[in-house]
Amino acid sequence: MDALLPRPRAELAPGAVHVPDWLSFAEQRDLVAACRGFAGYRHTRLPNGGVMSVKSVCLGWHWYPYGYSRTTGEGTPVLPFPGWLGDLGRRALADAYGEPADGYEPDIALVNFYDAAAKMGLHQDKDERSLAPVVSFSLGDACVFRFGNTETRGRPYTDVELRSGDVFVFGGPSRLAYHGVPKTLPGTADPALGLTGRLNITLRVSGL
Ligand SMILES: O=C(O)CCC(=O)C(=O)O
Ligand SMILES: [Fe+2]
Repeated sequence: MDALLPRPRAELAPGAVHVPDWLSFAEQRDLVAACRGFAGYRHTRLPNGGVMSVKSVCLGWHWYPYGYSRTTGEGTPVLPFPGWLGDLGRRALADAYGEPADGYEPDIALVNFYDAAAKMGLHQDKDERSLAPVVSFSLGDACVFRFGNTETRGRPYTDVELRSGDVFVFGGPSRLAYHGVPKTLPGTADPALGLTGRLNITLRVSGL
């Protein structure tokens, strides 16, 4: 069973680090429960007329294509960014980079829910004014995560499988790399997690 083999930490590009199995199962369960408690998951409408297939909710600042606001699309206040999530982000960043991350103060979380059909096209996370690293947590179904280059949506890119409990950090020279989720792998989540589909949480620093 390859699911039981340890997967090594991998630096895909300078500043882009995959830390497999970083969250304990209990932490994964707690995060899933926290995500269940966030109200307001919506499909985001894009200016080009498209609608994103993921359902998202934001903490701290509301992301809209292409900027951040203090109110949601419905005009209601944005859910607060919880202190414990910042602590988790600092721990994850310190482990990914192997150096203290005490100064890392994320104030945005984007929580994305992927059903079996959802995906995310290649994009840059560039609506933040800060170039501090993005810290990503994956829960539930595994996915193919495509991590590319800072110049184009095309090659070269690397596909990595992100599984429940994995952390992925991109900062430094990789902070503005194109990335996306071509597909999830439905049915791969541990049933004991109680999540059908995939959740991804990205922490960011707004610089706002
Ligand atoms: O779901 C993922 O792993 C990536 C999500 C992402 O790129 C984003 O929310 O900007
Ligand atoms: Fe992104």
